[in-house]
Amino acid sequence: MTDFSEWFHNILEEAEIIDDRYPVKGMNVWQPQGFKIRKYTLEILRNILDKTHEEVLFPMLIPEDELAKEAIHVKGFEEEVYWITHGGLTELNKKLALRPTSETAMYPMFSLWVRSHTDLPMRFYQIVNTFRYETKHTRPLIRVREITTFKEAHTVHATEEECEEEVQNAVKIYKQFFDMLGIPYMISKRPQWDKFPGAKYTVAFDTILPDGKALQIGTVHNLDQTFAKTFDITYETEEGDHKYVYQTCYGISDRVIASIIGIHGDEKGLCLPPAVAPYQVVIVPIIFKKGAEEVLEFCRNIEAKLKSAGLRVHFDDRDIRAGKKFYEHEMRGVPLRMEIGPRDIENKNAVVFRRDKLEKDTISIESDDFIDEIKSTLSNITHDMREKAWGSFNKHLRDAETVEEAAREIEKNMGIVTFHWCGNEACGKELEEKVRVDILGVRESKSETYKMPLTEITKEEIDLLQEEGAAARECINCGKPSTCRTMIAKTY
Ligand SMILES: Nc1ncnc2c1ncn2[C@@H]1O[C@H](COS(=O)(=O)NC(=O)[C@@H](N)CS)[C@@H](O)[C@H]1O
Ligand SMILES: [Mg+2]
Ligand SMILES: [Zn+2]
Repeated sequence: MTDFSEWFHNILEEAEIIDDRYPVKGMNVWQPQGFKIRKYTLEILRNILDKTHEEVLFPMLIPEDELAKEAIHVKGFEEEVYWITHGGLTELNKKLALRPTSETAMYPMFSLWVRSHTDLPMRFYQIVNTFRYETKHTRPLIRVREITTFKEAHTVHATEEECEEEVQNAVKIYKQFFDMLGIPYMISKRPQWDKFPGAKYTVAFDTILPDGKALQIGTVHNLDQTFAKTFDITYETEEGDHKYVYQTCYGISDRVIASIIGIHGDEKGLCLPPAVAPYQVVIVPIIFKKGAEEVLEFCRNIEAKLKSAGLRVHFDDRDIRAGKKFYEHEMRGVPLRMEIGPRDIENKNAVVFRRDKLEKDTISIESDDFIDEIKSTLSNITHDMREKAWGSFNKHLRDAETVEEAAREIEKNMGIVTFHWCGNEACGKELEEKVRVDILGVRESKSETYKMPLTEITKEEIDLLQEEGAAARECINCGKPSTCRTMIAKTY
């Protein structure tokens, strides 16, 4: 783990997650193991979103004139858009863009769909591939040119208040999603110069990878009425007049999988949260010449019981050394391993190995109670992995009282440094220059700093308010009164 980037690339290959030998830069192949982790991750996301959203699917190609309608938006993406110019040998009379994100694909249709206030609110999402001609150094899952797992939600509201409320609902959805994956995060409002093109403001989730660099893993944008005016999305009020709608959109990508791999992984390889593990339990028989058949038979029985209890179980009966199986399943991050040999059958026990703590324990398999024991061990693993990840995350967070201290902290330990700032763009840009890192944003949440995330989120928790008492402090760069606490970090 000393060289995280090398570790990350190696494990993607060794655990057969992604094959990055595909002959287009920034575009990679999901291999079966990786595809399963992605599938289970998306299952969790859909279960949350489907409570309040409708899943849809829009065309990938966007006519040039639609993309160009929203000037700030298209300006923000003009260097990243891939273009289609031909259909076979025929030159198209209108260039088509490969969607970099789908506002300009969806909103001309929303203009047709939204008629009356009774149609609102609308909440849609789609999980598609999007294309961005990233010019910075591409990296599998982290910075790709085909974003294969792009979940984009787009919501439509009658009032500004409801739109603000939706931003907080989206923050809550992302907190629940990342909490279930044990991924720690910092929530902040991006500075105006780093918000989504066309948005009024952007709230971002950043996590920190083992090398101390921050990774933006999700964003929520309040689009206000900008796109409504550009695409003429209006609704008839009860009184019969017409008003523009208010909108939000919020997205996450393959970076979620990168975070699961990078944050929970260790020297032995992957360490997967049970919720996304292709196999949650692997059974390894300890075979000797004598009684081999009996052991295999017994293991098959255990496998069947765990499977019928709804667990993803794999019985590894290959004729190779147990040690080799141990190495392989630990490298693939299987959360729990059961070892069963002749003596265990006699004593009606099984050895259980937890991948996250690398510890062995013995459980009785005398009665079927062992099934609940396995299930509760898996949920303990989920909890403990999340707690461990938050522990490392908190170590990467530090406060700084001066610019020098901020620069020194970043140089020495990377991570995220928070400090008081005046909020002025020129001062912020000067500060970024001085410490040569990006200003991530203004930490808005009033909640206690990064304590264990509550799965049940209180109102205060998502109540994005300016930090109280900041005005009593001075900006560490220009000395003017501080309006907020902000953060800097070396980012991906
Ligand atoms: N090149 C990329 N590779 C992987 N993930 C990316 C890439 N570019 C952006 N992302 C991820 O995608 C998320 C959403 O992208 S975005 O531009 O911020 N927002 C949107 O596109 C909005 N339409 C929200 S749906 C980002 O927060 C980031 O986590
Ligand atoms: Mg970008
Ligand atoms: Zn300042």
